[in-house]
Amino acid sequence: MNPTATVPPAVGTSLLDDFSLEMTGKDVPKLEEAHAGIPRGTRINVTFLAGEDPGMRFAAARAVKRLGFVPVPHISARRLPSQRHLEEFLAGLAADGTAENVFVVGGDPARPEGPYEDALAVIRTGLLQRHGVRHVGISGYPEGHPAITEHSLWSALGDKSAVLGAQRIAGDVITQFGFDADRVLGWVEDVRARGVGLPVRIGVPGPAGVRRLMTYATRFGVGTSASIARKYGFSLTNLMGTAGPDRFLHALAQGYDPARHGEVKVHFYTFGGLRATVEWIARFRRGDREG
Ligand SMILES: NC(=O)C1=CN([C@@H]2O[C@H](COP(=O)(O)OP(=O)(O)OC[C@H]3O[C@@H](n4cnc5c(N)ncnc54)[C@H](O)[C@@H]3O)[C@@H](O)[C@H]2O)C=CC1
Ligand SMILES: Nc1nc(=O)c2c([nH]1)NC[C@@H]1CN(c3ccc(C(=O)N[C@@H](CCC(=O)O)C(=O)O)cc3)CN21
Repeated sequence: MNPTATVPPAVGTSLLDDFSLEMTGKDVPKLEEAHAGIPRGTRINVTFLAGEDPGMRFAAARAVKRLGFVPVPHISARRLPSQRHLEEFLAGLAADGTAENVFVVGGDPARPEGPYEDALAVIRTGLLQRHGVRHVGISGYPEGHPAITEHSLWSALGDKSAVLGAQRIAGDVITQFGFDADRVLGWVEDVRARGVGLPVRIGVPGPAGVRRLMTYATRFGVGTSASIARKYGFSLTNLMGTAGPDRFLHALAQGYDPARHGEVKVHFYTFGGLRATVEWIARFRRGDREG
């Protein structure tokens, strides 16, 4: 064996164990195709996209559960027209046995469609526990957010973490996808410095076409400078290519120090490519083991 640093550190053991996935309500047939390749008990988030109705979200969460995984349905505070909608959504999940884990996010609308201004307002209602929620995911933004100040992001994170703690609800932080592993690790250190000890799931895109990655990055205000893109493994001039998070995850593994960063895992945004993501993860882990 060559003991030099040219061999990337194995990501296999800690970082990729217990990875989580994200799908939409429309992805149920894809999950059915891909399920054999996903470890049982994997947490699978069901995104709250505009234009999907509660029925689709319930069905997706049920499918996740039926196939042996842990459904994590999303609740978008600003997209809730009323308290009744929130109650009915939670009651529907509870009736299906899929309410135990949820992810609560503010949501993209510039103005709330109903009574909930942000994720904290939903958490504060107390309705989550009343419907059997025991674990709440909240969002994190290692690269900031185009419409929310750093100050608001940090105080929201601190408040949500404190209120969940007071409610004795477990939680984790799932980050917006990004392309800059060093920036992500620096941000996780800041999270710890601010006294937030929740496990952090680092959001990464599954393998996808460069054009699609760029489109989503632009839409969600994620930075893609040429140098970061190159480090990640895609060229902004080759929009026809495909890029996976190989280099990103190796860089993350290289910089990850449990003593400084606490509990860190990986969350894959599959963007319509559930099966490609699952196959990519299996290949990547095999490659890692075989070194
Ligand atoms: N990370 C993800 O996977 C997803 C993120 N989002 C994003 O979530 C953002 C905020 O959600 P959280 O991080 O849970 O923050 P949050 O709900 O904890 O709110 C933090 C602060 O930002 C403000 N805020 C929330 N949504 C906003 C918006 N759309 N525009 C302007 N200000 C807003 C709130 O009033 C509050 O002061 C949304 O704007 C959206 O971009 C939406 C869906 C998925
Ligand atoms: N600010 C913000 N808002 C979001 O809505 C959001 C984020 N950030 N970060 C990433 C997650 C994941 N998101 C998505 C968005 C699209 C698909 C998706 O599967 N899109 C389909 C097309 C869907 C359609 O037909 O409209 C695709 O095949 O790409 C999945 C996850 C949205 N999410």
